[in-house]
Amino acid sequence: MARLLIVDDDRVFRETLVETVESLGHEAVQAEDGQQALKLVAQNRFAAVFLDHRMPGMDGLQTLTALRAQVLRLPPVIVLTAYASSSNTIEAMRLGAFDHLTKPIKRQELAEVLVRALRSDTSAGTSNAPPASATEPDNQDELVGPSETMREVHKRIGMAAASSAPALVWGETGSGKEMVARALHRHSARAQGPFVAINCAAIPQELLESELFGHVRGAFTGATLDRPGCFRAADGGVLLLDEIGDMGLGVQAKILRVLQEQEVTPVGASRSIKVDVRVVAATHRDLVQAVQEGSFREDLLYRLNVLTVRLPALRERLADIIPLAELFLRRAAARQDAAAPKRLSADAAQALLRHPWPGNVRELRNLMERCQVLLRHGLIEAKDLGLEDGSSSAAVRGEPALAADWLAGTLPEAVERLERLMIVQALAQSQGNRAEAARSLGIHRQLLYRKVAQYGLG
Ligand SMILES: Nc1ncnc2c1ncn2[C@@H]1O[C@H](COP(=O)(O)OP(=O)(O)OP(=O)(O)O)[C@@H](O)[C@H]1O
Repeated sequence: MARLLIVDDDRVFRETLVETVESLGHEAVQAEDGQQALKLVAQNRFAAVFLDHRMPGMDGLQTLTALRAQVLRLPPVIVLTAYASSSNTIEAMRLGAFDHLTKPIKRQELAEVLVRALRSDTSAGTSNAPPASATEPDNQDELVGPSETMREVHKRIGMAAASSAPALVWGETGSGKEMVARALHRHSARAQGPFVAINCAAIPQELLESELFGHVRGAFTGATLDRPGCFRAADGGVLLLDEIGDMGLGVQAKILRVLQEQEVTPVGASRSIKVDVRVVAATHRDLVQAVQEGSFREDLLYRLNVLTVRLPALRERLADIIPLAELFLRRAAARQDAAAPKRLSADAAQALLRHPWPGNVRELRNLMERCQVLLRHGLIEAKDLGLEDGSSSAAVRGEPALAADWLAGTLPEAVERLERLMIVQALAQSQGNRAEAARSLGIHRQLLYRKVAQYGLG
């Protein structure tokens, strides 16, 4: 039998929880607010604490911070909330919560978390509370996703945010890796420092080194000025090395050195410069396989693999699809100045749930934006999406309806229309794989990246 503390301002919920805990053979002590919890924890030893997130006065996270400051060996704290968001989950985990659960809590769920908490030897870490993060994220940055898998991602971000070790975010194209890296930055002690992102696949390898480490004037033809490079631009903050799996072996060796020594040598310089950067690497490639194939350094993988966040593909988190679709419709409507967001009919929602989303959240965002802007009616039907047979309506594909529309305007405008359409189709055929799309279009991948950005398809 273990002695547990239950902190919640809602008497009915508290007493129900006490009953369940007692029926599982444990003893429960109650507190109705954070202050009372602090007193009880100072005077008693508890095996675990259940802490409500939303309470008047000191809320759950403030209570958790105060508990950590007050108690040297804090028992596992399980934060409970009726309103889970990515930011409150990440914050709770960052502050050292053992777990973060959503109300109502089933008996089975409670029994499981208790077994894990009582078995854990963490005593919730040390008395050194990590510094509070600078700001609450604004809505644009909110990692939306009520699915259980996404909630696990929020928890991992929270745990990884408390450290300064390199982190590796793995997920398919468009699944939200950059958003995760931004969340790691925003919720960390480096939130006040810069966040710099570089896409290693979009830059020719011969230029990548100077982009990353900078160069001195005269280092090579065209280097007319000193350039600091991304590592120095990210000093005191976070550097996202996106698509690190596409980085050449030569640059990989140099990245490894920076991670080991925390210093960079600009191209053409004789001396190195100290930097304080947390590196977050992201990739859609299987780096273990890349190591086996000899295209990725094993020692770099070990170095980056300290904290890994695996971001599941959108088709693996069905519960996120409709909330994300509605979010993107609302955002697109807000950009249209007060236009009402379009609504999804039941069959459109079904079609969204059935689609495999090879381009993940980005593909969903693009489709919803096009629906919001291009459809003339307020209710989106499945046929407007054209996901089942790949034949979305011309309006949603962004194609002019009539030949006259294709030929309208100047020659450069008409060429742009055609170029955009060919890129959209190549990306759809390659299921979002840009290297393959570039090949089928007969252009360099870097040019495709530029065009994708130019036409807002990224
Ligand atoms: N959970 C989420 N909540 C809200 N928006 C999201 C979420 N995940 C992704 N997005 C949106 O989807 C788009 C793609 O996300 P992001 O750029 O982070 O993906 P990525 O995995 O880094 O892509 P790439 O593989 O091309 O580098 C962005 O517009 C981002 O705002």
